[in-house]
Amino acid sequence: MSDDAAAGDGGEPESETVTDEEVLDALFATIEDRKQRLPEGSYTASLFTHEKGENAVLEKIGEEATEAILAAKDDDTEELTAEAADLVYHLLVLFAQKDLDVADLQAELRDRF
Ligand SMILES: N=c1c2ncn([C@@H]3O[C@H](COP(=O)(O)OP(=O)(O)OP(=O)(O)O)[C@@H](O)[C@H]3O)c2ncn1[C@@H]1O[C@H](COP(=O)(O)O)[C@@H](O)[C@H]1O
Repeated sequence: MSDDAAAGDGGEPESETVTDEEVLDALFATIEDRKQRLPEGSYTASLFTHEKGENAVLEKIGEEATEAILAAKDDDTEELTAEAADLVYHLLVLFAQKDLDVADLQAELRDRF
């Protein structure tokens, strides 16, 4: 978590108070904050302003998915977990770009139960 996020100055939750159960919502709130404020030095903000447009995040999703597959093939569970986290983060940035919400994903998954 960056200093910006840890300071909680953009209205997003503070990292030390976020539980495992809350982390997806907290991460998405941080992504929405970066989308609105576009703070300098924010990687997330750079994805919203990238010269490649939405291709920047789409390319990252492809890369992270490939890296997760390669980690799985190597039976490297630590690397697989890290790459899966990168993938989920970039998917949530894409959701924010498309004006979707993490609640849309949760509802879709719940409907399949
Ligand atoms: N969860 C993430 C997260 N996961 C991955 N990444 C970034 O995604 C990029 C992944 O790129 P790669 O794996 O290809 O690694 P790399 O070597 O940096 O590659 P390049 O970016 O140079 O292509 C890295 O720059 C990571 O820092 C993330 N960046 C931010 N977050 C969350 O977003 C919050 C806000 O971050 P900022 O927007 O930077 O303030 C953070 O506090 C985190 O909670």
